[in-house]
Amino acid sequence: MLKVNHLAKSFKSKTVLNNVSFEADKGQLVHISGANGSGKSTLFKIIAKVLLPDSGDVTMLESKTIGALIENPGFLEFETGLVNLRFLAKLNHNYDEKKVFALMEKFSLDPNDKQPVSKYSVGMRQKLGIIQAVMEDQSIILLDEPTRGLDTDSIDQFIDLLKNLQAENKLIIVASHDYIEGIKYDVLFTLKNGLLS
Ligand SMILES: Nc1ncnc2c1ncn2[C@@H]1O[C@H](COP(=O)(O)OP(=O)(O)OP(=O)(O)O)[C@@H](O)[C@H]1O
Repeated sequence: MLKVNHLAKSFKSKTVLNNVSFEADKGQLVHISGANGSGKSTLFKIIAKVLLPDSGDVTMLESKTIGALIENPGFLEFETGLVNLRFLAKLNHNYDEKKVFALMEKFSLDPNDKQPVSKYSVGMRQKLGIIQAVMEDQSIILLDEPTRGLDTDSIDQFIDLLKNLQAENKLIIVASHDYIEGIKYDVLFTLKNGLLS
């Protein structure tokens, strides 16, 4: 479903990805571990097509859509969480209010909360970021450090969400520098010195 072929990327003289290749299929939960600065976000940006590689390419089955949480997601700061999610999904004409309400409630975010996102805590923003990555029924989901800022209850909800997504045959790729207790991955990769092994 997803094929990453010999990706290389440098910023000025700094080589971040050297020759990265892997394949992953629907229904798989994949983990990419790597130290800070090892290139996890860079790899995700190239897969999500917001950054071009210097060489190599990414191929995926046609009709597959990508949802992604990469670094700190940007939101409309003076709008509420619900307005932000509605805005993002409406860009693709893919807004499902019932689904968005259910996801917000799953993560203990009140869809009727009137406070703007600028007042959100780090964890609340992170939860909104996770929701936007999955709310449009995307078939490939990239989650960069998804549990950053989440409390233990929210981590449990996140693990439960991963199980549901896997049951729906999504391909989920999680990148994190540490091991997240309770997640059962199908495939484990490590990104180091520009190489994935
Ligand atoms: N746009 C850019 N311009 C210059 N250097 C960049 C750029 N984006 C990333 N880098 C550099 O590339 C390297 C890899 O960064 P990246 O964010 O991909 O790592 P990461 O594994 O996601 O790190 P972290 O775990 O800290 O989020 C870092 O040294 C970073 O400074």
